[in-house]
Amino acid sequence: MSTESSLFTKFGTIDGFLGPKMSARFLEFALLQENSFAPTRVTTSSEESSSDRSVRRSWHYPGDLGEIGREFRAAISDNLEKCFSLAGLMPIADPIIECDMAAHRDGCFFTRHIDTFTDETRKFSDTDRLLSAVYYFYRQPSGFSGGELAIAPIRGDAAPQLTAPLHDRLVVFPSFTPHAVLPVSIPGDAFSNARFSVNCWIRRARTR
Ligand SMILES: O=C(O)CCC(=O)C(=O)O
Ligand SMILES: [Fe+2]
Repeated sequence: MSTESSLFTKFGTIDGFLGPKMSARFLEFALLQENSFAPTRVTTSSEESSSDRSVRRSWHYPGDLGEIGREFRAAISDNLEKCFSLAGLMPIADPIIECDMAAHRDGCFFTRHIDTFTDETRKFSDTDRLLSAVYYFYRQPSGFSGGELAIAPIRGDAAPQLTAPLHDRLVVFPSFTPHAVLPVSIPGDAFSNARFSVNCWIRRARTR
């Protein structure tokens, strides 16, 4: 048994991140695009894109988020210093903001992982992920249960710290923080009851 105390990275939330009007537009967009959502794939050491359903089960919107994507990136840019500070990281110059819209439906989950590319997966990208930000939105009242973000310690064996995926909440953490999405339960599995999110990564271009 470890005698060392566990150590967590800093992480934090911003509630009411986009406000009622913009969060309603995100929900409207997601519901209109139901037929475009596709199973999410993961990057492994051997493949840039693979689908291992024991690691991750979720859906994502593969298209361009267009105007709402621009508005989301603008909201992140406006809050960048705060986001870096909540995650205990130094802000960087010239951040690149990557966004992906996801839907967690009945039975979806994501096992413990880090978002940072490792030595084995860095070869697939010429930028590095530093800060992870996840924005949650869904129909009120919530039609799902579970789906908490579980942040694990970077040292020690303490139980993960859970963040509820509340509507219009942004959660930020360093991309090297181990984290998981706990299983989502949606009786009847209506798409309109999904736990929607925009996954966002602040990336830095690599100089070496
Ligand atoms: O949906 C979440 O709460 C986190 C998703 C996640 O960890 C990821 O997409 O890398
Ligand atoms: Fe992640």
